[in-house]
Amino acid sequence: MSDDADPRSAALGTEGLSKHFGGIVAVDEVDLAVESGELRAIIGPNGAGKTTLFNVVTHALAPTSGSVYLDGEDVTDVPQERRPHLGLARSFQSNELFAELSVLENVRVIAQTAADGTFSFSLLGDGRAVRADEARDILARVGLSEHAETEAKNLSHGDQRRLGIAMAIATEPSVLLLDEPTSGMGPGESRETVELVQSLQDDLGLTVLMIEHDMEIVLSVSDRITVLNRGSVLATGTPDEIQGDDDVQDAYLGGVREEL
Ligand SMILES: Nc1ncnc2c1ncn2[C@@H]1O[C@H](COP(=O)(O)OP(=O)(O)OP(=O)(O)O)[C@@H](O)[C@H]1O
Repeated sequence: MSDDADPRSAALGTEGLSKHFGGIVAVDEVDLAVESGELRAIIGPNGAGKTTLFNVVTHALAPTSGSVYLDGEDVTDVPQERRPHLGLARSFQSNELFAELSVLENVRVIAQTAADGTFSFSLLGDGRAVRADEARDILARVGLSEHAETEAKNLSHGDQRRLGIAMAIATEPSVLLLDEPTSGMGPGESRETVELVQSLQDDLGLTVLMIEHDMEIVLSVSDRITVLNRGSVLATGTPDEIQGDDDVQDAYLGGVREEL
């Protein structure tokens, strides 16, 4: 089982994408073809290369070899800071939030920075009205309106994750990368976050690539799932296909069941 589509014409494609750390092959010749509007989960055991794959797709790390395509354009060598202008965004991590700024300001600053291409301190102080309505709309979409004036550092863990997604949305992406969006959340908060991701996919037509460990979530929300093992793609398919795949059962799902 593999991607049928051509990476070069997919919403997000990779071809022969590899990342080596000295002798460690963290990502090994990965081909992906994520179609427009698809929600694709990336799963695999610890150390399978999921985070490194994200890092080379966003160019947080330069790949050792291979190519990355966005809507048919080869963006392999486009630096990370230019990726938002191509329509690729990754949710901001808690340590990337402006801790002392309000939730609204965090989103507003990113929206304006994405529109202008550069960050300016004039956005604070007198520039506060700039893009405030847009930021409020985004906060309503992610369910953070009531915390608009709260400093980011005072948000709960789950709300900080939500703010990280809101900031990614503020760059108006067509492809959104989410790295374990429900990690550290209880069942109720996880469910809300999954519903948020689905609504972003449906309402904004986003293509979503999501690393997620919770198999119940993965099987219920994904259009397709790619299983990584030791840096390589073991299988790609629908949730039903992946559950029925013997290689996946042996390498991954079986292991998970034994652990439980
Ligand atoms: N900066 C680095 N330097 C050296 N080795 C690294 C580096 N980053 C990752 N690795 C190695 O690359 C391999 C893949 O790691 P990666 O973190 O991408 O896996 P993962 O699937 O995201 O794991 P997890 O589910 O535990 O987060 C591992 O063997 C890891 O030790």
